[in-house]
Formats: sequence, C-alpha cells, structure tokens
Amino acid sequence: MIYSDLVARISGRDHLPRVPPLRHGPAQVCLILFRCVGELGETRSAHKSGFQVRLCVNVGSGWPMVLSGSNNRGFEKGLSTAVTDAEAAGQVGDDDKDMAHITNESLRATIRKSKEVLARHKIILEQISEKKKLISVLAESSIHNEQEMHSGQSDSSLSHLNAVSEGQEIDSGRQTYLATHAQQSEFDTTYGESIYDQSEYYESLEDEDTDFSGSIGEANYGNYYQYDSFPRASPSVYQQEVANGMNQDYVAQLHQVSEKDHSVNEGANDNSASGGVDIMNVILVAAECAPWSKTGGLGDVAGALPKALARRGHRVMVVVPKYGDYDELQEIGEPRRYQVSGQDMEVKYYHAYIDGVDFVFIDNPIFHHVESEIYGGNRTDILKRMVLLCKAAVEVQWYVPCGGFCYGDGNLVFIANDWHTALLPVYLKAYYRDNGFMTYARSVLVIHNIAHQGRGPIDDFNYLDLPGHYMDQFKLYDPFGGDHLNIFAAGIKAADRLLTVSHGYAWELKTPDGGWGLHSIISENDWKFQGIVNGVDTTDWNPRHDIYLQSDGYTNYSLETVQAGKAQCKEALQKELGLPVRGDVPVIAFIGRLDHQKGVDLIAEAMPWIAGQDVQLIMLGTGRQDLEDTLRRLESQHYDKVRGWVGFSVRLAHRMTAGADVLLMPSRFEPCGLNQLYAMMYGTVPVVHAVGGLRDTVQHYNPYEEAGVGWTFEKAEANRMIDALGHCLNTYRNYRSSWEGILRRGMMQDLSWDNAAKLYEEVLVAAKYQW
Ligand SMILES: Nc1ncnc2c1ncn2[C@@H]1O[C@H](COP(=O)(O)OP(=O)(O)O[C@H]2O[C@H](CO)[C@@H](O)[C@H](O)[C@H]2O)[C@@H](O)[C@H]1O
Repeated sequence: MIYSDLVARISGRDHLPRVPPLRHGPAQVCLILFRCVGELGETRSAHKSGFQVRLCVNVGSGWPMVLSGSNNRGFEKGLSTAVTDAEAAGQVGDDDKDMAHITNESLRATIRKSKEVLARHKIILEQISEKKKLISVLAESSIHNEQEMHSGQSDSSLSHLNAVSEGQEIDSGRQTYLATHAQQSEFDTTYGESIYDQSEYYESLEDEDTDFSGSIGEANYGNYYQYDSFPRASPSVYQQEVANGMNQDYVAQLHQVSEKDHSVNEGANDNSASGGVDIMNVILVAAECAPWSKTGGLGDVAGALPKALARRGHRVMVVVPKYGDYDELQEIGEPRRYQVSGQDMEVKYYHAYIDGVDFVFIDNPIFHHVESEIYGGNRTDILKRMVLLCKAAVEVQWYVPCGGFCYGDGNLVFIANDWHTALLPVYLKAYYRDNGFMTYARSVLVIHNIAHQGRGPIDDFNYLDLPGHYMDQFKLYDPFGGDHLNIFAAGIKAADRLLTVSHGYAWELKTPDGGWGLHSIISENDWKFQGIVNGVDTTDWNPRHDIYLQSDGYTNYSLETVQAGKAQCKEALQKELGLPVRGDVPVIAFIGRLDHQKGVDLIAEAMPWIAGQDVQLIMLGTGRQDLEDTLRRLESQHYDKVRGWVGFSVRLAHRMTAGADVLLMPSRFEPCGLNQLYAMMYGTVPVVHAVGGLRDTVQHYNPYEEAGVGWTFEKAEANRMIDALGHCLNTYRNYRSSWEGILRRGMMQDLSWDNAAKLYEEVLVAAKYQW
C-alpha cells in the first residue's frame, strides 16, 4: 500500500495532496495527529489556503517524526524527507501491505472518526445548497409578484435584460455604456496623473468533539435580519457621532441596543467556523457595473465576478450607483438619510435579482445624469458621490431586504474596487470595527488601476466625515506634489485583504515604476496582497452565442466552425466599415480607452510602417482629445486601409473582436487587460506589450514547439511593436497551419470567471478567519 492511498483512506477522500508513492510500503505507520485545514475542514487558522496536515509517522523503532505543512508542498516535502530518511535507515519494510496490516487501534479509530465527520460535512453542505435554492426561488417569485402588482406585466427582470440582449441597440438606446474616461477627473489631473506624467514613474477537524448538529445552514441564513431589525440609531447620526469624536456613552448605548444582534452574529460565526462551511455573504461595491454602467474593464468585472461567486454558492450582492432609469429595477426597502460634508442626503434603494445575484442600486440626485462622466468633472463633486456610495454601501446589509431578508453582518465580506470605493474599508473600520460593531465583517480591496488614486489637497479630508486621527491614513508625501490626501492609500491600509487583477501587476505595483507613489505602502502590506487574473463573462463574450454577431451578415461560430465563421465576420466587418472586402488581407484591431496607458500613440508612430503593409487597421476608442484627433487623422490619411472610430460602442467592440485577425495591445502598463482575453476566445491573435496581465495571459508563440497563443514585445516602443507585428503577419501569410494552431490554442483555453472566482473565494475565506 502506498502512502497516498493510506492518507486518502484516512480521510475518505481521493484528492488529497499528491503524496509521493513509496516504493516500499511502510511497515508501521502510526498516525498520532491528523489535522486538516481548508478543504477537509477548517479552523480559524490564518493560513492563506490549502492544507495544514500533521502526520506523525513512526518509522521503525525510532521516535515518531512529525510532518507538517501549511500547504501541499510543505506536507509533501516533509513526508518524502521522512520516507527517504527512513529508507536510508533501513526502517521501512519491503511489503506493500493492506490496511488490515496496520494494527494500531488508535489509527483505526481516527479513520472512523474522520469518515463520520466528513459524512456529516456532506450532509450539511447539501442542506445549505437546498436553503440557497429556496431563497433564490423566494427572491425570484417576490420580484415576479411585485412586478405583476406594480406594472401588470409578467416579464421578469431577467427577461428584460434578455430583450436587450436580443438586439436592442444598447449603445445609443440606453446610453449607459459611455465613454467616460474621455472626461479627465480633476482628481487625477491635478494631483495624480499629471504629477506622474511629468515624472519617470511611467517608464477541521480541529476538535473531534465539535458539535456539528447545529445547522450550518442556519448559521449562514439564520443571521439575516428581518428588514430593519438592527435597532441602532440612524446611520447618519451614528456616522456623524464617530466623525465628531465618539462620545463613549453613546457607544455604550449602541452596544446595548445591538447586543442581541451581535450574539446572533457571534453564534453564526462560531458555527460556520467550526462547521467547515465557507458559504459567505459577499457585497461587491463599485462605481460602475455592466450592463447598466460601464466605462471600461471595472464595469465588466463588477457585472461578471459576482455571478461566478454566486455559482459557487455564496449569497452575493452588487452595490452600485443608479445613474439612469433602468427599467428592470424595483424599489426596495425604506429610504435612508446620510450626511455628506454637512449635507443631508436621502438614499433610495433599487433592486434586481439576476443570475443569482442581488444588484442593488443607490439612488440620489447626485448620481443622476453623470453617467457620461462617472469619474469626470469637478473634483469635490466626484468625491461627494464616492463618499455617499461608500457610506450607504457599508450599511446596505442591514437595510436592503433582498428576497425578503437582509444579509446581516455576521458572515459578511465586502469587495471594494479601486479608489472610488476605497473609503469603504476605512468606514467599516472607523465607524464600526473600532467601536466594536461588525466584528465579523471583512473588507477586500481590489486594485484595477493604480494610476487613479483619488488624490486631492489635504483639506479634502473634511469631506470624508472621519475622526481626526484618521488623517494620517490618508496623508501622503510625494516628491512632486508634496503632502496630499490619497484615498487609495488609506483603503489599502484599512482593507483586510488586498488584491489586484494579475500576478504580473501585483509584482509591478511594488516597484517605484509600477506603484505610482504607492509602492511602499503596497510593499508594507504585502502579507495581505496577491494577484488574481480576471476572467471572461462567457455569456456576454462568447462567439457561439454573441448577440452582436446575429445580424448584419455576422455569424456565431465555435472552435469547430471558426474558419468559416471568422471569415464571414471579417467580411461583414469590412462591409460595415466600408473597407475593401478581402479575405486575404490581415485585419488588425485596437480597442480601448485613448490615454497614455493604452499606447495608442505607438500605433500612430508605427503608422508609416503599417501603411506600407498589405493590412487593414481598425481602431475603436474614446478618451483624450489629442488621441481622438489622431484616430481621425490616421483614418483620413489612409482611408483605403485604416478606420478610426471615435466613440464607445459595445456592439462594434464585439464585432471587431470576431472579425479581426489580430488584436494589438501596446499598453504601457496593463493591470490585467480584458480585450486580449476576449480576442483569444474569438480566435483573434493578440500582439501585446509583455507587461502586467498581458504578460501573464499571452504566451509568446514558439515556432519550434508550436506552442503559444500570440506575440509579445518587451518594451513599449514602436519599433519593438513593429518587430512583433512583423513576425505575426509573416506567420499569418506564410505559415497557415501554424496560424491555425495559435488561433485554436487561444480558443481552447478556459478563460471563464469560474477559475478566478475560486481563487477569490480563497481570499474571502482567508479574510474571514483573519483577526
Ligand atoms: N471605445 C470602446 N467601445 C466599446 N468598448 C470599449 C471601448 N473602450 C474600451 N471598451 C471595453 O472596455 C473594457 C476595457 O477593459 P480593459 O480591461 O481592457 O481596460 P480598463 O483599462 O478599462 O480596465 C482596468 O480594469 C480592468 C479590470 O480589472 C483591467 O483588466 C485593466 O487592465 C485595467 O486597466 C473592455 O470590455 C473593452 O471592450
């Protein structure tokens, strides 16, 4: 018998860490302590992930050897060392015996106990799954009923979205997909980008007696308060009290009134912790969310990641401002009032339940009519919007009864995104956790783009309504701008966990060039920091059923039909844009915000070379005025082969991704990049600057081994880009079978959010058990 079989039998599972097989079976194995963390059970261990396994192996007559590891590798290493030592000492027998040969009674008892506990785990998980389904059904039927009552219509919120997806022109119709990066935020112009533009910054089984009979399902669902059952003072009063220097009597009073709630929460947490079930309440907060509002990749992530987390069994809410009138929403809960820099603001909540996710919209006039400039306009106006969003979002779990039940704070984790919601971890701490509330709530902050940090003059602190001693968290000295207020900096420090959207960018953020002045703070917080590569929403971005490929001569296609499908889409694209319809000419696409980051100026610099090639170039983007002018100029100068579409068109972005042969991404920095992922899904070959997430996701083509999915170049320089593009075009023209291989390998990857969601879950769980 080999060790891996033995351990698998002990646990009753067959996917334990890959334990190296022994050539000789152990004569005696005495399992003194067997303790698993993570998949097998859980404790409140702060270990990031994976297993913590302790085996005490009695090899021969010597003292037992304790093997332990907080992850697979540690365990494997320890075990193989022990085995090697034992073999070397001649203490391991030759016989490959069966379990029956293991005589140690305590080992058998442990095996039995472990099996029992795992069986109970299984039952508990099934119960949770059932309850989750029930809640989903209740929520859906409540929305359905409400719709029928209020509007007399019977179509669900989902069906409305489907109606949109069945061909309504989102671009012009709802005008919610907007080109807002066109309007530079005064924040970053004054205190952020301009500074860095001038600088060089660019270039459980823990306890066998644990009682599992308390339903873990209840632990997770029983702690949802009925609407508004949290008997606390009005949030604005409370938050204001904290900001003005907390009155201790007031704190005591609040503790008293919320005692009941906290006992519920504590119980819930205890149960879920010991029960080994990490189903959580997750609230993702963002300034934009597709399909309602989108200026770039953040909108895509906010629209897709929550659905993937919900598919993993978590109860998930997205909180986002309500910029426009979205038909599919229903008002929910009672309006509440919040103070933003001395002004009393009423917040209403709107709700839609779609694909297992509660989308909650924060409504106040300050959000209205800014969909075209979410991050644009006056600096203090943007700041007030973000303050209101974060103040309301940090309490949404008590006041918005999604599906009839509020989320509660007993098993809760917030996911904040970029500087816009970086105040949320700070508010969570300053208003609540510092004062003994929301003990079990956690916050994770995701960095999508460090170039925008929410910088402003120190005096802006007055807008934040925080106790004076919090000022230090925000204050940052910068060699170019001097002392300033930096919202991202404070959020990074306050969050329980810090994430970014690729491994490459996680590394870059800790360097002076990549951290944009925040590298030291990020490095200091490295212990809680990691990168997770974004995924693709495969319902929206999928050539098999992309709704934008169902008209105007385009067609859906798959790996099996890619040759004919792409050829048809290419023809339709050339027709739509008035380019010569030629199947043999390589079509190169660029899609993105027009700013320094995306390197569109490098394409302009390479234009003389590109113009000399038999190619077609299509660029879609919006942003900086001078770069928009560049697009227009290139089109007019090379009308026979270049199109520069200035604007924000989701439909055209999809069609270009399907119809082009090559996607060019010369980004100077790219935290993750979604377009190259979309391109590969559609059999379009990426040519990218090897930076951040582009380096992580595009494997350079190796003609000797016929491996790789695209071309990369090492420096964001026009001549480097030309080199890479030249190799790419050469392969396109002269090595067709290699080209097909590259394209197919790209399409065959699993780029869905499901992988990333699993990794997010590990981070959420790590945050939950972090004290
Ligand atoms: N003119 C236009 N018309 C239509 N659609 C357009 C468009 N311009 C851009 N888009 C769309 O907006 C999205 C852009 O996403 P990216 O990830 O490439 O960049 P962005 O820099 O906004 O996001 C930041 O956040 C994301 C998410 O984490 C990171 O991947 C990225 O590296 C980081 O810079 C894509 O869906 C793209 O198709």
